[in-house]
Amino acid sequence: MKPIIEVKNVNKAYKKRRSKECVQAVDNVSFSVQKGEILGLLGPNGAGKTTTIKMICGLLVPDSGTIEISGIDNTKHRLRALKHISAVLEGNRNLYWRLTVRENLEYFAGNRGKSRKEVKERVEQLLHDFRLKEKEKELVNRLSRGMQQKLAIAVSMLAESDVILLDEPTLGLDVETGYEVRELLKSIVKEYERTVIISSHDMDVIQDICDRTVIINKGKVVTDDKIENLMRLFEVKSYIFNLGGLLTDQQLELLQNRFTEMTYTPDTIYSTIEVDLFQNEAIYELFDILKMENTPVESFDRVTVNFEQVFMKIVNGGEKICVG
Ligand SMILES: Nc1ncnc2c1ncn2[C@@H]1O[C@H](COP(=O)(O)OP(=O)(O)OP(=O)(O)O)[C@@H](O)[C@H]1O
Repeated sequence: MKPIIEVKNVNKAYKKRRSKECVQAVDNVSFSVQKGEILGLLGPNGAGKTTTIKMICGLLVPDSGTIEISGIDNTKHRLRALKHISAVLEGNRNLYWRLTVRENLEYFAGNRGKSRKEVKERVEQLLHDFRLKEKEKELVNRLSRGMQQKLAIAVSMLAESDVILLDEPTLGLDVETGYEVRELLKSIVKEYERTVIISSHDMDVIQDICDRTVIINKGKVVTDDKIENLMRLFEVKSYIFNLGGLLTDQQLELLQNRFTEMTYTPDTIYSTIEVDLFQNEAIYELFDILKMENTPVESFDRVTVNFEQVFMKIVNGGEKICVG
C-alpha cells in the first residue's frame, strides 16, 4: 500500500547567526507513514524534529529531497498537498484568543462549509470528547495552557484532514495536565481514525500513544521501528550479573574493552556487572573472563528496561539499530 506520507532523502540546513557556518538540522532523512498509523518522531533537543514537522506541513522548504502527502509533492503542489494535513505546532495555537471555547469550535467548524445542525452536533461531540464542556464559555486567553492545548487539538480534528501533525503536544504542561492531554490523545487518535505524527521528547507520550517511532539524533534517523520491537530488543540484551567477589584490574580492563555498554559496581566483597550482550556468544566470553580468577557468578538475570532507557541507549550509542 502506498504510504500517506513519504519523506525521502530530505535535507535542511540553517545559516548560523552572525557566521557563515551552517547547521545541518535535517540530514538525509527518509521515513514513511501508512494511513491510520500513529508515528512518534522522537529525539533529544535540537535533533531536527520541529524542522521535519515544519517541512511536512509546508512551513519550510527542504534544501533537497521530497515529501509526498497522499502521493502529492508538497513543494510542487503545496496547497493541494496541504489540504490533507492539519497541524498543531508548539507555541502556535491557531485559536482566536478573544473568543470563547465554544465560539472557536463553532467558527472553525462553520468555516468548513458545514450546515448549522452539523456544526452544532460536531461542536457538542468535541466539547464532550475533549472534556471542555465546563469551559465552553471561557475566553481562550483566560484558559490554562493545558486547556488551550486541548482546544487546539480539538480544532485540528475539525478539519477532518487525513493527517494530523502534533508538535510537542505536552511541552510546558505541568505533570497532571500533561498526563491528561496524553490520555486524551490516546483515546481520541484511535477513535477518530486519523494518521497522526507526534513529535516529542516525552517518552511516555510516544510509548503510550504511538505504534512506531522514528528516532532522530543530530538530524539523522537512527531508528525506525515499532516500539514493542525496540523494547524487546533491549530487554533481552541487557543482563545483570551478581558476583560473589570483586574483579581484578585485569578482568575489568578486559571486560571494558570487550563490552562498551558495561557498568561495574563493586561492593565490599560482592559486585555487580550490568552489560548489553548483542550477540549470544558474548555471554561465553564474559564467563571466560570471570573464570580467569574463578570469580563466582551467584546469579544473573535480564534487566527490565523502560522505553526511556531504550531511547538513551539508542541516542547515546549513535549507531543505526537494525531489528528484525
Ligand atoms: N531558525 C533557525 N535558525 C538557525 N538554526 C536553527 C533554526 N531552527 C532550528 N535551528 C537549529 O537546527 C537544529 C534542529 O532544530 P529543531 O528545532 O528542528 O530540533 P528539535 O528536535 O525540534 O529540538 P527541540 O526539541 O529542542 O525543539 C538545532 O541545532 C537548532 O538549533
